[in-house]
Amino acid sequence: MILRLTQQEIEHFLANDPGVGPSKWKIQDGRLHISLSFPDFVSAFAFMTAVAILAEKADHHPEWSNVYNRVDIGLTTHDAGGLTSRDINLARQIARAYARGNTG
Ligand SMILES: C[C@H](O)[C@H](O)[C@H]1CNC2=NC(N)=NC(=O)C2=N1
Repeated sequence: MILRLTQQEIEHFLANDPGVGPSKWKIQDGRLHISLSFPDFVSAFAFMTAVAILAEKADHHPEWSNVYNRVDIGLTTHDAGGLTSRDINLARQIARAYARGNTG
């Protein structure tokens, strides 16, 4: 059983993480949350496809939604009932996938 992060660990992540492109992670409804914008639907969906592959490899899956060029992502660990290092690891992988999509 994976342990939940402490409040201090969550605050440390929020204060130090560079975020995803111009967007920052926030806490919303107990989840790590971020809203991302893309030039169009195709690039938003390409990003989601890349993240889906990473999430499946990590066996850790986002709660997310897409409307045209926007992707909203919530991260939490269902098995732990809160935030864990798995969420932080996936948040960092999401930032790298976003950077790859935007730099070629
Ligand atoms: C059996 C499987 O390993 C678990 O159900 C995984 C799948 N993906 C998951 N994703 C998330 N976000 N939280 C989990 O606790 C979780 N558990």
